[in-house]
Order: sequence, then C-alpha cells, then structure tokens
Amino acid sequence: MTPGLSVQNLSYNYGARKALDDVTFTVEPGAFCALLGPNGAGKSTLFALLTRLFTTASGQIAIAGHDMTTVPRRALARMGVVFQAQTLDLDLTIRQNLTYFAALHGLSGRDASNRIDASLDRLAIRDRASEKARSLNGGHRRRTEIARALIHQPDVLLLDEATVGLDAATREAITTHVHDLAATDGITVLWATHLTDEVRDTDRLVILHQGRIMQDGHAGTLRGDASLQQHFLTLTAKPA
Ligand SMILES: Nc1ncnc2c1ncn2[C@@H]1O[C@H](COP(=O)(O)OP(=O)(O)OP(=O)(O)O)[C@@H](O)[C@H]1O
Repeated sequence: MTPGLSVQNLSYNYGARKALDDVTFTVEPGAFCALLGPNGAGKSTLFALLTRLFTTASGQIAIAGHDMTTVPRRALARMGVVFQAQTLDLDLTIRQNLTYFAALHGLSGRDASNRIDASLDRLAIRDRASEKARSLNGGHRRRTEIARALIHQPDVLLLDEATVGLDAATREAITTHVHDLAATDGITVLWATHLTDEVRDTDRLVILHQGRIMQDGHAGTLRGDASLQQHFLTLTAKPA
C-alpha cells in the first residue's frame, strides 16, 4: 500500500548545525501520527521540508505517493498544512478567508462554496462563518485554519504545534477534531507537538530528539508501564 506520508533518509543542516540527521519514517494512509519532540528537536525544520519552504538534496519525501522533488506540485496539492503561527486575515470574515484560499487552489463559485460549507461543518464552526476572524477566540481561529486546510480535500494534513497558546479544554477539543479527521475521513495526519497529553495510546508515535528519530511505534506500546510524560522525559533528558 502506498503510504500517506513517506520520509526517507532526510537530513538538513543550518551551516555547521545538524538540524535533521537521517530521518526516516512512513505513515500509513488514514493514521494519526504524533511527532513528539522537545524544543529544538527539528520539528519545524521537518515541516519546512515537508511543505517545500526548504529543499534539500539529501533524502526523499513523498505525499500520497507523489515525490516532493520530482513532482512537487502534485505532492503539495495532496497536502493541507496548519502552521504554528496564526495565518488568518483578521479583517476578513471566516468565509472570506476560506474563499480566498479556495481561489488560490483554482476553486470558485458553487463548488468552492459547497466545499467551504463542508469544511466548516467538519470543524463545527459554520455558524460563525460571517464573523470577522478578529472576533473569534484562539480555539475558533485554529478550527478555521484547520477547516481552510481541508478545502482542497487533501490526503495528508500536517499540523505544527496546532494547539500552541490554547487552554487545556480547547486543546482537547482540537485534538479530538483532528483525530476524527483521521478515523472518520481517512486523512493521514502528522501532528507535531511537544505536549505528551495530546498523544493517545492508539496513536502512531514518532519521537524526535536532536534531529534524530529516537523511537517509532504505537504510543501505548512505546510507553509501556510508564506514563508517556515520564517515558518522553527519560528519553530526552539533557545531562545536568
Ligand atoms: N535558521 C536557523 N539557523 C541556525 N540554526 C537553526 C535555525 N533554525 C533552527 N535552527 C536549529 O536547528 C535545530 C532544530 O530547530 P527546529 O526549529 O526545527 O526545532 P523544533 O523542534 O521545531 O523546535 P521548536 O519547538 O522550539 O520550534 C535547533 O537546534 C535550532 O536551534
């Protein structure tokens, strides 16, 4: 079966600093994969490579079977992205934000508006569609960004620290929404975080530390009898 996401032997340096060192993992279609790493692990660098903000001659990336180096437009077309930094136009309504994004993907008219409605429904925020983004709280802004990332019906959804700055209840709600996108809609999800409470035992888990993959498997199996928090701290603890 073609993986939803495939990363093979990916390395990246900032000058002399190695940010990613021979990173290899694949995510099966429709799986929720948590990419867990402390600050500086290399998650943002990996996202920059996955979204082609950066390119590297070292290693391969494929999105739903499309190679990022040889057919980048096809690969990018199959991907939805939610970046760490907020990217809505606060002076536009939710619907206007999504319509603008749809147009960038060549979608307009009834097709665009049907897809926008479906995406807003998926994140349970259609009733807020005519409000300006500025009037929404952080959780609803994030939901809008996730809805926007779904308009072109991607196979793979990448989220980089999507819950940053949100309170515990809102983090839980967003995490649940995104788990549902994998479980119900069959979207392959890569969820980058440094927060162990966002990872469920049934999730696929890739632990990244200092640019290298430390562990890759089922979260529940990897943590064993320890809490994931304890397990993660033991793996990534810096020597005093
Ligand atoms: N522009 C840059 N120049 C030099 N080094 C950098 C640059 N950007 C990142 N790094 C270094 O590369 C490593 C990986 O950084 P990266 O931002 O990818 O990690 P991260 O896991 O996303 O961390 P965070 O959660 O803090 O964003 C770190 O050691 C960081 O200091």
